[in-house]
Parts: sequence; structure tokens; C-alpha cells
Amino acid sequence: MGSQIGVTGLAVMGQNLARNIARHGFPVAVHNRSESRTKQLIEHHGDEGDFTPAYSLEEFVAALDRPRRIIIMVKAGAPVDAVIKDLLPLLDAGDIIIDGGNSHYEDTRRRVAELAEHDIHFVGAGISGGEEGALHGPSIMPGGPREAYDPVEPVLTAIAAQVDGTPCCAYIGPDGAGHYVKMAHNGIEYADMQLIAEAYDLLTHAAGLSAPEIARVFEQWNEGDLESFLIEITAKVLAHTDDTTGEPLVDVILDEAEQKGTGRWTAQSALELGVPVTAITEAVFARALSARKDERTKASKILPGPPAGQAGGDFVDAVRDALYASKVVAYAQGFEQIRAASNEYGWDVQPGTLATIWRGGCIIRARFLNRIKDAYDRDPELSNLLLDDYFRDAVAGAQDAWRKVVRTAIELGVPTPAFSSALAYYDGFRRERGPASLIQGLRDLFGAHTYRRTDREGVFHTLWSEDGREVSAD
Ligand SMILES: NC(=O)C1=CN([C@@H]2O[C@H](COP(=O)(O)OP(=O)(O)OC[C@H]3O[C@@H](n4cnc5c(N)ncnc54)[C@H](OP(=O)(O)O)[C@@H]3O)[C@@H](O)[C@H]2O)C=CC1
Ligand SMILES: O=C(CO)[C@H](O)[C@H](O)COP(=O)(O)O
Repeated sequence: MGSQIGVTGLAVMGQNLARNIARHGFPVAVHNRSESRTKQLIEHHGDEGDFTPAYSLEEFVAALDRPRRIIIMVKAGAPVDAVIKDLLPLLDAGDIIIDGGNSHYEDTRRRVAELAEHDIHFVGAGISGGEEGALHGPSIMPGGPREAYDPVEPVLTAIAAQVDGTPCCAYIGPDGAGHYVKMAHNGIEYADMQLIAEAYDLLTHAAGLSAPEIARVFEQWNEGDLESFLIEITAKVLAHTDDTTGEPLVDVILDEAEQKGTGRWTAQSALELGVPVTAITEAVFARALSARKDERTKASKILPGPPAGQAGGDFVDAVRDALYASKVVAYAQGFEQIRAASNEYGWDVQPGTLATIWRGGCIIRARFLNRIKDAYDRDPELSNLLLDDYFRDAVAGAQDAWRKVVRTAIELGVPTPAFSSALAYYDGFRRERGPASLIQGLRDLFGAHTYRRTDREGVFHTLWSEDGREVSAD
């Protein structure tokens, strides 16, 4: 008997995923382009399970039971294509390749189609949880042909995080559905982190708290509705002291946020689908602005702002409420985007399934996900989370604090693009009639783009440069 599954690509994620698989009793073949990673894995962890090390792809493929099940865990982009190209001549019809990296969903759609021509099944599986999650239980979002998922399901569900006895792994849909959903998960992760960063900024510059004090605030918040992995680790990062300077580590980390691309892809896809995901997009832009350190340093000496000040009253609690309300909006937008993509590509992604498998293992895991799951249990067709009774009441209860926080941020010159845009989205969403009528009027004047009316059917144009008469443009 050979190995039930193979993992090629043994950097942090692949190595820990292979160990997780082996620890669950599945014999696993392991391979990496450079031999050193394979050797290191066997040397340090070979006793954790039934590993078969392979030092060439030929050896790797030969070690696998049929149909062969191969997880690729390499850098996203061209490396995935390179590995597939090398594997292809060694595989037989019915074999299954699972790409567990952060691949772009359009690449996954292409790979599913290309490999189907060779009768090879391709599963694009988003995996979240970072290094620790990969080892102890990630959240797994597999997409692709259903018949390709079924043979790998026992391994994937066994190694996934478990919440209330339910694995944080479920089939998402055909084609690129799994990688789309992972991308959107990361987009939500960007929004969540940006909101947390804005809360930290406000507590520093409007409430005058130090990093260790803010760490304690986040610890308290983690005991309420905001309880989540990101809030928990925010407290840890803020409480950490730098060995060299004795200062809070966060005060000596360079304030330039990097990004590998999944947040940007989410925003790009949202623009193409026409879904207003303002919180995620603002988070991507905020990282871009943060990266312009030299320009910001120059501007800080030239551009005036309001004098520094201190917010009064129960500001810390107000920031907590504003954070929660903004977070509801960010998740509502992310789920709306996934629904739009699912409709566009015919994937039939179930939002309730996502809320279930994101409750554990992944970076955005949170108590809050149970609330989202409940909302979709109540109404699987819910078009926007804000329309669910629980979330409607939660946001309504927080809105005075939310408005106060955004007002204070503006008055003191503390930038809160995600808090503010989430509030603007909320206010825009709850308006039956907005100012877009004027935009339509302007478009009609300068470009004869036409408009529709509120009082009768049809398409109209006003003869702006003639006698101002309205004519039918049907
Ligand atoms: N790190 C994280 O927290 C998370 C990462 N991911 C995703 O998982 C995937 C793996 O991530 P991670 O473990 O961080 O590793 P990296 O993204 O850093 O990729 C390194 C791995 O890719 C291999 N590789 C690179 N180019 C090639 C190539 N042309 N041919 C064959 N192998 C190649 C490397 O082999 P070699 O050793 O020979 O250089 C190494 O095994 C990525 O898609 C990443 O985005 C997903 C969730 C979380
Ligand atoms: O997929 C992940 C977690 O779910 C990765 O940690 C992701 O790469 C983080 O993205 P970025 O580096 O752009 O912040």
C-alpha cells in the first residue's frame, strides 16, 4: 500500500499541512522542489506519522495510491502552473490535483478546464489559518468538480478545525468557487484588520491611551460580541515589549502595511461585479497610502490639520460599538459580493456554509460568525446581513456611538476610512431616495445618456441645448 495523499511544496503551509495529515493517521508522501525542506521535515517531524519522502516528482507520484491525490502548496501564480506542467506527464486519468495556495480564482477556472481535457480533476481549495492553522486545523474551502472533491473529503474534513463537532471544511461549488471564497475571506480579513487598526489609532490619538493600555481594552472587548482571533492577537501584539528598546513593539514597527494581493483582487472583482464593498476597498487603499512613507513624512511637515485634542465621555465604549457596527457592514458587503459572484458564475455558493466553516481555523474566526450562521439559518436567501433582525438591531443600537466616533475622528483629524465608509454605506443603503437622480440629469445633459422617471415607464432625454423639451428615448 502506498500513500493516500501527497503534498508538494513544503514551506510553512505545506509542511504543517503534511504533518497535520500524518498526525491524523493518513500515510502521506512529501516532496519539495529543493530537497532541503523535505529532509528537514523528515528529520524534525518524521516520527509524527507515516511519511514517504520523495526527492523527485517521479518518486513522489510513484509513492501514491490511485487515484492519486496531490496537494500543491507552492507560491501562487506561475509556480502552480510550473508544478502542474511537470506533474501532468506522470499522472493518469482520474487523478486529482488540489491547489491549496492563494491562487487567483480566474487561474483556477482555467486550470480546472485545462486539466479536464486530460481527464485530470482539479480542486482549487482555499486554506486559511496560517502556519498554526495548517498544523492544528485550518478552515478549508474546496471548489472544483464535485467528483474530484469526494475522494479527498475524508482527509480534508479530518484535518480541518472542528467547531461543535462540525468540520470547518465543506464543498463550496464548482470551478473557481473555492478560491473565490478564500479571496473574499482575505478581503474581509483586510477590512477587519483595517477597522481594528483605526480603533487602535483612535484610542491612541483621541483617547490618549498607550499601547499596553489599549491591549487591555482589546482583552476586554474579546470577552464580548467582538470576540475573535484578530481581536485576541491584537491584544497580544499591543502588549508585546520590544527587547532592544524596551518600548511597545508596535511603536517601533515601521508603519507600512504590505500586501500579497488577495485584498486587491477582492476589490477588483467587486468593481467588476458592481458590488459596493467599500470597507474592503478602503482597507486596500489604506495599505497603499501607508506604504508611501516618504511622501507622508514630507506631507506631515507641510499640510495643516486640526489641533490635537482629547475625546470626552465614554469614548472607549463608543469605539467598541463603532467597531462592531462597521464590522457588521464589512461582513455584509463581503457576503453580498460572494453572492453576486456565485450568481455571475453559476456556483450556487451557500452563505450559511461559509459562516459555518469560518467559525474555526481561519484568520477571521469569531463568535460573530455564529450570529451570521444563525441569520442564514433563519433565511438562506437573505440578500444583505443588515436586513436580518439581529444585525439590524445590533447596528441600530450602536449607531449613535458610531456617529460620535466618526465625528470625533473628523474633528481631530484621525483618518478612519473604513469606519467612515462603512457608516456612509449604511446611510446610503437605508435611503429609499438618494442623489443619483442628479447624476443621471448631469449625464443626460453632457452626453445625452438618457434617464428613467419615477412617475412613468420609459427612457427619456431632455433637449438641453434646444428648447428644454423632454423627448422619449425608447
Ligand atoms: N503563509 C501563510 O500564512 C499562508 C499562505 N497561504 C498560501 O499557501 C501557499 C504556500 O504558502 P507558504 O507556505 O507561505 O509558501 P510560499 O508562498 O512562500 O512558497 C514557497 C514554496 O513554493 C515553492 N515554489 C516556489 N516556486 C516554485 C516553482 N517554480 N516550482 C516549484 N515550487 C516552487 C517553494 O519551493 P522551494 O523551497 O524549492 O523554494 C516553497 O515550497 C501560497 O499560495 C500562499 O499564498 C495560504 C494561507 C496562509
Ligand atoms: O491567506 C492568508 C490568511 O488567510 C495569508 O496570511 C495572506 O497571505 C495574508 O495576506 P496579505 O499578506 O496580503 O496581508
